[in-house]
Amino acid sequence: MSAAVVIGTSLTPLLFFFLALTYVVYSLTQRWKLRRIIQFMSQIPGPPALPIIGTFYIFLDQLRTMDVTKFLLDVVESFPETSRHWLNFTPYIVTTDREIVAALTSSRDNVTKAKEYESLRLISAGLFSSTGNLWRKTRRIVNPGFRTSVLDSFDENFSHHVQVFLDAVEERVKTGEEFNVFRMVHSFTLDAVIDNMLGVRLDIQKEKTYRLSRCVEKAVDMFFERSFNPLLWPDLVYSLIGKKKIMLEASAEMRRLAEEVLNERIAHRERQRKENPTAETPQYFMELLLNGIESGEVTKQQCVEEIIELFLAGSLTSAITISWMIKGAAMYPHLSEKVYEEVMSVCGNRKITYDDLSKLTYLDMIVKETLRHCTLPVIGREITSELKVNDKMTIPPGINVIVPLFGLHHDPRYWEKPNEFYPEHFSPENEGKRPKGTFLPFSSGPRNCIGNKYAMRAMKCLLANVVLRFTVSTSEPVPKDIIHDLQYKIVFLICPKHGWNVRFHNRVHKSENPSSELTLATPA
Ligand code: HEM
Repeated sequence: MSAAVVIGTSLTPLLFFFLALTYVVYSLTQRWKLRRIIQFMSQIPGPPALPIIGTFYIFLDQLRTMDVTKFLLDVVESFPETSRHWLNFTPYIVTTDREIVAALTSSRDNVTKAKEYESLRLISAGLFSSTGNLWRKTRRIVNPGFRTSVLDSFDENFSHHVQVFLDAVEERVKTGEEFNVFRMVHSFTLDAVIDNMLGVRLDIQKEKTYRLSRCVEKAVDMFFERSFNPLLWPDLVYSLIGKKKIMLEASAEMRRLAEEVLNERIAHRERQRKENPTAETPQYFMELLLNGIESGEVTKQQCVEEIIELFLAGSLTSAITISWMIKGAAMYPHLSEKVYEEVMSVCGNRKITYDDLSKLTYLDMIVKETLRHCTLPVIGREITSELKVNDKMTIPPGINVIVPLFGLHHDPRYWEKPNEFYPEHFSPENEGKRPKGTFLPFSSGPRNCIGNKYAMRAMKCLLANVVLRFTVSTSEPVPKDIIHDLQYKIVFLICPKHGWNVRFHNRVHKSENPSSELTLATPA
């Protein structure tokens, strides 16, 4: 036996002993530092925690197979209302307790997102993932851009982009093929959000290459894959397996476009000032950010981050919800007929107006029931200052609180038919009976979705127009139980793994034909 082997063999136990000792010392120090948290966590039920992987071994099978469906079902069916978890020495509470959720979402002090959001910063560091004073300042600056008066000024833009969408569907009717409608819908929501919020009409729907849509989806898909898999959290691992490079490539495309749009808007503002120095600046998203740049409150770099985040948060979410609804129209034709009847009774043979949208109450029920199912799976906050829930519970700083919206939205205590598509959940009578805080598709409180009203308008506007012009069918089987019979993935919201395959047909109208221009217009 060589000397090196002898030394190596005798060193191995020594090395092992040294590593074990280091872990014991580290572990004791952490336990001492976290003693208050450990004491608090010990009062909450949860699986036993092992060294290093903590309680995450219960998810290992789902992580290995990336079985999102099973993960979501576990949250709904196997967890108690509030459970505690550890990943090494990072503490988590997973809860759908309405009192905790209300205290958390309404807290003005606890606005820091949970650690899982950190990897989003590889793509962009805007409003969605930012925290502290930067978040407060940006939210204050852009808030006026989401007021009703500003949203009212988007009608002409919506009219244009809805019409382009309807024309594209018409093309598909001619071919008679069944196809995944998502890319077309996503290009619509991208076009609309870029035009309305950034003031640039790109008309990417007409390009048919769907490049931007693919980049946005890829980046967000990878962010969620990483968030749900702690094995991918260490930066070194993420780089070594090549995923970081792919994610950065996807975000580079968005960054390039964001910079182009920003420079174009700055130049446009300068030109306008020369031509008409007294003209008032409109209060939409981009203009508010440009004001921020001029006053020194926002840097150009920050502005780019906000634009990228708008591509992500402002387009994918609505696109996924609309795609679900179009697929729903195919799976439940009797429901889409009710929407059609309603739109006809409110608008008849004329263009749909903003005023009309608020009268489409059955469509509103359909949109909400869709949002109940295809929700953002979880929201999470890191507790940074004590959170008083009630006289018995105060959550200490340092804990990550995760709220599985999917669990809340499928809790049989609040939903008569939790696993079915049942718009009656949102009838005025049922809405009145349900306790507050059980339906949070846009979250709630100071960090709620800033684009919620915009999203509702965009989604209803497109849906009402589609239902008036077309009927939809699918060759895929209709699931009886939505959460057990479908395979899911997560791309911001919960999506079916195999997309939204549908076939469009021109609608045969029962009475008069609506005009071919059934898009949004300002009331006369
Ligand atoms: C169906 C459509 C949408 C859904 C379901 C949705 C859902 C949500 C949810 C649940 C949050 C809170 C996330 C959290 O706390 O972690 C959020 C935040 C946000 N959403 Fe939306 N969203 C939608 C559409 C939009 C649109 C159209 C825009 C922009 C035009 C937008 C922009 C944002 C932004 C910027 C935030 C971060 C707000 C902040 O932290 O201050 N969203 N969204």
